[in-house]
Amino acid sequence: MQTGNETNPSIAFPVLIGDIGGTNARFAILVDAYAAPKEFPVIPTASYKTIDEAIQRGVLDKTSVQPRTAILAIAGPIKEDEVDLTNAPWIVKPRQMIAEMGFRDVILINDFEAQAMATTSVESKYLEKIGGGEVRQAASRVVLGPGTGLGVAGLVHARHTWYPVPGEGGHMDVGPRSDRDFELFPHYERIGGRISGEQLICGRGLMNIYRAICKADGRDARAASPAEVTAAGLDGMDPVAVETLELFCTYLGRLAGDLALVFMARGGVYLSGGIAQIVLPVLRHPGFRQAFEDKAPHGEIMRQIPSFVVTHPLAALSGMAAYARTPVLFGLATEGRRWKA
Ligand SMILES: Nc1ncnc2c1ncn2[C@@H]1O[C@H](COP(=O)(O)OP(=O)(O)OP(=O)(O)O)[C@@H](O)[C@H]1O
Repeated sequence: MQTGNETNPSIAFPVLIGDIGGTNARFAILVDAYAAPKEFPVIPTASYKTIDEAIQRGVLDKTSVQPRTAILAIAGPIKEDEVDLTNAPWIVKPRQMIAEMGFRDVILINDFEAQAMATTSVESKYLEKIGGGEVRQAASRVVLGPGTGLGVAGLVHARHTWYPVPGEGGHMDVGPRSDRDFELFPHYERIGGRISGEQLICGRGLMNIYRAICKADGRDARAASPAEVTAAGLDGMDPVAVETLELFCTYLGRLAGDLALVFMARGGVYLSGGIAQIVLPVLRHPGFRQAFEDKAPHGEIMRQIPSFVVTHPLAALSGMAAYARTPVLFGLATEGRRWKA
């Protein structure tokens, strides 16, 4: 049954935790509250027709541990008993998972709630600081992750509890600021007439910026995929790709700064996901942090807010593991998102 008001958040082990992105799914099993997560190879979502098949073949068939609970972080809103993933062809059916896969308890959360929780649990060696500022403990945080889309969440601290605040912040408008922006913005592909964060700051966004520069400057497009743009930009071989990465990081800094203002994120702004790690050398250039701090009249506040790239390869899983081990530390509302046998 789907549970109503959740009063007992305790979670039965073993727990399967899964981060289901638009392109890749990552899984691990927590045998008990103390053991390190047993991780499984990353599964491209295109390689199995259904998520149940991916879990069965990619995880359960490879272990003798039968998880009693599944906690899955998915991209997109969780409204019904069957949840369509926003950027992938899979449909998550918790009732069917309980009936056919042996789970007693299935909890679905938003993938950026998991990323937000992860900022409290990843070891500091997996956080690379960009620029100045110091983390204020027990202050709000923001996480942004360019991937297939642009995920955003806040993490608010109150009453000794961390409250993840998922939302659609990746769809906020991004406006032009520099002279170069004013040349390029007319060439950016729009959505419903708008240039939102997700039009520029994700895999697809890299291509949008790259093509716009080619159009504005009358150049031929040599790179045909986000991976080609980052490769050609990082090795400096293609000047259009080099500028693309600079602009990508500037726009990311601009939006990250706006979100830091919204949440007054004195606990820090955290960049998660694969693309942030790939473009990390460019994030260290001045563009990202300058755009982040360029928020008159609040430049001084912004200079005090630290920003980090989360370099943990499985950060969302770390956040989910922290939740599974100590759910009371997190004010994660499971009403309508938890199904029990
Ligand atoms: N080397 C690369 N450089 C830049 N972008 C890349 C590279 N490889 C893949 N991408 C792009 O990264 C995106 C996938 O990002 P990621 O691996 O973080 O996936 P995801 O977790 O499935 O995404 P999401 O959680 O946003 O749905 C795709 O748009 C893909 O085109």
